[in-house]
Amino acid sequence: MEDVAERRAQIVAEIMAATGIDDAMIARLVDAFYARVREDAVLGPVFNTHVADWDIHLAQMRLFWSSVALMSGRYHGRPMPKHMNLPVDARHFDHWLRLFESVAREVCPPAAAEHFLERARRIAENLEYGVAVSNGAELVRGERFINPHLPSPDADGHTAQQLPC
Ligand code: HEM
Repeated sequence: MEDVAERRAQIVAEIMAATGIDDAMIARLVDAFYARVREDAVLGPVFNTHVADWDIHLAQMRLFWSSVALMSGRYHGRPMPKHMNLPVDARHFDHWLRLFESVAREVCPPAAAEHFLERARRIAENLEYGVAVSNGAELVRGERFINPHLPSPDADGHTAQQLPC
């Protein structure tokens, strides 16, 4: 048991040394990102309708990013069910990723920003797939999920990027 904890601590320390990511950077990123999300015309209404307590959400998101970015094992939630019934599709996920990239590049040094972005893109792809399945869509590999029942969320005319096969 101690071996597992020691090994985990070693992995966390290695990632911290390679990327410069630590708890303080994760907190700055999470707080800055969700401050932008709450004011965002596309994402703000979705989050403000579904997040009952922002302090709890931010605390969970810091633990989530600690687990994802540092492999710390500190997050024990299940993100997929929380997204499956949200009124979102590929356009919202692309918008989320553009906002996350812009904040990550503002708040983090380049190696850390890349580390977060690589993981965010992979998780967003999985969440989008889960949302598609829960809406009864059958996607072929690389296909994005567009929900025809949702109004186009972007006033700036962005369309969803096709994923590489
Ligand atoms: C279309 C984009 C997204 C929207 C609109 C969205 C919205 C939300 C909302 C409203 C919640 C709270 C749900 C609740 O507490 O019942 C939530 C939770 C969560 N989101 Fe997202 N999300 C999006 C994308 C992402 C992405 C790309 C990630 C990860 C990279 C992510 C990670 C999480 C996690 C981990 C939770 C659960 C936190 C917990 O355990 O309480 N979300 N999201």
